[in-house]
Amino acid sequence: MTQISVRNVWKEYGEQVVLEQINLEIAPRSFVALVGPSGCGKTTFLRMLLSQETPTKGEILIDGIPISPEPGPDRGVVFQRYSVFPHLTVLGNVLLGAELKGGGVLGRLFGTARRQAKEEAVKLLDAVGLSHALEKYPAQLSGGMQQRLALAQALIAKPKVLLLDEPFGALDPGIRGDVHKLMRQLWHEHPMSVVMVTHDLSEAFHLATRVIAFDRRRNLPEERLRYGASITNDIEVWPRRVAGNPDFGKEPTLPRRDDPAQADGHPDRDDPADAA
Ligand SMILES: Nc1ncnc2c1ncn2[C@@H]1O[C@H](COP(=O)(O)OP(=O)(O)OP(=O)(O)O)[C@@H](O)[C@H]1O
Repeated sequence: MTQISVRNVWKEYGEQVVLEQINLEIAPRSFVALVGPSGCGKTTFLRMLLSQETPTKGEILIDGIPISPEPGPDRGVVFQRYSVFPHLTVLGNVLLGAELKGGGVLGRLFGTARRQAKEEAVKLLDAVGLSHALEKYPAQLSGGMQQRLALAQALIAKPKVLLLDEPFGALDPGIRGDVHKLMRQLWHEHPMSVVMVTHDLSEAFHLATRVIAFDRRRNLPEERLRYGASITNDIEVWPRRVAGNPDFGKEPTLPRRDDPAQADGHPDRDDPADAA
């Protein structure tokens, strides 16, 4: 079964071929990590999945339907930085995520719909460990807390596909372990697929069900404009990870180190994968 189909996709900017002949079938509830050298087109590929860029050739389908030419609520996104709005509170940011999904005039929600969205936002913020920071502004949060907020903001729209562009790349290693754990939990609990760009191979294998490498098969200086990157490796991670594992999340929750209000400095000991 396929959720995302990428069919013979090429991307060129003027004379430069960035990606060529990309063919990919992604099953529902996958967690795909995209890796590859700098400049090989990983972000460009993600931006095409988001409809921020259009393929020069080929097509991309979700659930058998060509993706809409505009970014839609079926696809959420979190970037390395600046995914949240600095002038809105934590709660305001997540509510905006609900409003952007589309309710009423100019996306504003009113009455019962707003009350429900607020309840949902509070629940989601609790799930990502920010329930005590609802009225704070992003500048008052640590980097890890901001990324957890960005995840909550993306998830409130219930995307079918969550796109992540180096979401944890700017975090300190210890905090990154905490956020990895949260990310796995969110993937298990929310009925979505995840496509994540990362520079970090160990992060890719730590989180994903499948690791896909992009690279240029022809990379002589005189070939760099005319030949783009394509898929050079496609690895199913073993042991197989299956989304929705009912046992996941039953382990005790430890304080999060990126949150000054909760930190106690102890490393995560409840998840052997995080010790790696
Ligand atoms: N809007 C654009 N106009 C022209 N060229 C672009 C544009 N966006 C990206 N490129 C070019 O496409 C190539 C791939 O860029 P991209 O950012 O997708 O690579 P990447 O693999 O994500 O790199 P990194 O790992 O360093 O983030 C680069 O040569 C870049 O200069």
